[in-house]
Amino acid sequence: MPNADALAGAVVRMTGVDVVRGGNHLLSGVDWVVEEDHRWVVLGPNGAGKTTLLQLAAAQLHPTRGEVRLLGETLGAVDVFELRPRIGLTSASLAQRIAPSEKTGDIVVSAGYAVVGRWRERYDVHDLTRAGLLMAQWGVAQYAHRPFGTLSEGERKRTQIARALMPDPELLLLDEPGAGLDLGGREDLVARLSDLARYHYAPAQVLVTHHVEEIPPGYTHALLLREGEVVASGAADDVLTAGHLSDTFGLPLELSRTDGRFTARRAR
Ligand SMILES: Nc1ncnc2c1ncn2[C@@H]1O[C@H](COP(=O)(O)OP(=O)(O)OP(=O)(O)O)[C@@H](O)[C@H]1O
Repeated sequence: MPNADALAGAVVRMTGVDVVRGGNHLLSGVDWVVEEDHRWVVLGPNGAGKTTLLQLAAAQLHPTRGEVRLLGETLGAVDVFELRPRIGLTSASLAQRIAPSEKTGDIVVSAGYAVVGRWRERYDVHDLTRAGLLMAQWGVAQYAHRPFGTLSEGERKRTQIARALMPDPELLLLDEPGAGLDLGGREDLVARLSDLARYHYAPAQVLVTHHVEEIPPGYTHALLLREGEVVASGAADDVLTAGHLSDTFGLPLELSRTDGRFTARRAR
């Protein structure tokens, strides 16, 4: 029978969460609810705790204190190996684990089998069709037979997202997908992520970034982190202000918004 969180549509529910490592508070007192139609951006300076927060949401890490509920299950009381296939994650550290010689198409189609790039004797037609569609959607279909290591940074990022979407996850976590992209690559990615954000049947999404320029139009919520603490959290329109961003990054900032896109610079 579905439990209360599943019925209420809460995909992530964190209550009073601390993560402490070696005496350092990586996260302190985090309360956060992501519902299935939410698209969150998590912003903060280097070392703020963004990746730590995403690792909790990916069931890769347990809190030191507090409660983390994912897809209606409580971390610590659920087999994380059952939970993880329901959560899509992309990050630089995951990308580093992909062998450069693996074929791009194999990397995407093998996601449903929780292996990277291993070519099984047979994938069913449904898997191959879905992988082909996702690769077309993310602009990498033409590289299906190319080794991953020969792709540009932008093509690799888009391949990773197609792979993360392959098992039809209920939650998609994107850790700095715009890092290392040139202007064209960033703009292409932001446009595709904006389309995904607006697609009604897409999973709940959480995107970590350092830069307001990378926030895709259509993202509904924002969480600002500084030194492991939440500076502001809630509807994007309320949270993404010059004042909150100045507090988060520790310098006076001006923020402007045009057609749903943000730019920030130091206040004069
Ligand atoms: N195992 C650990 N033991 C002690 N400190 C740690 C550990 N792992 C991470 N940290 C520290 O916790 C802080 C938060 O790290 P985290 O990677 O979550 O930040 P971040 O906001 O993602 O940073 P960045 O933007 O630079 O990627 C950093 O200061 C980091 O050095």
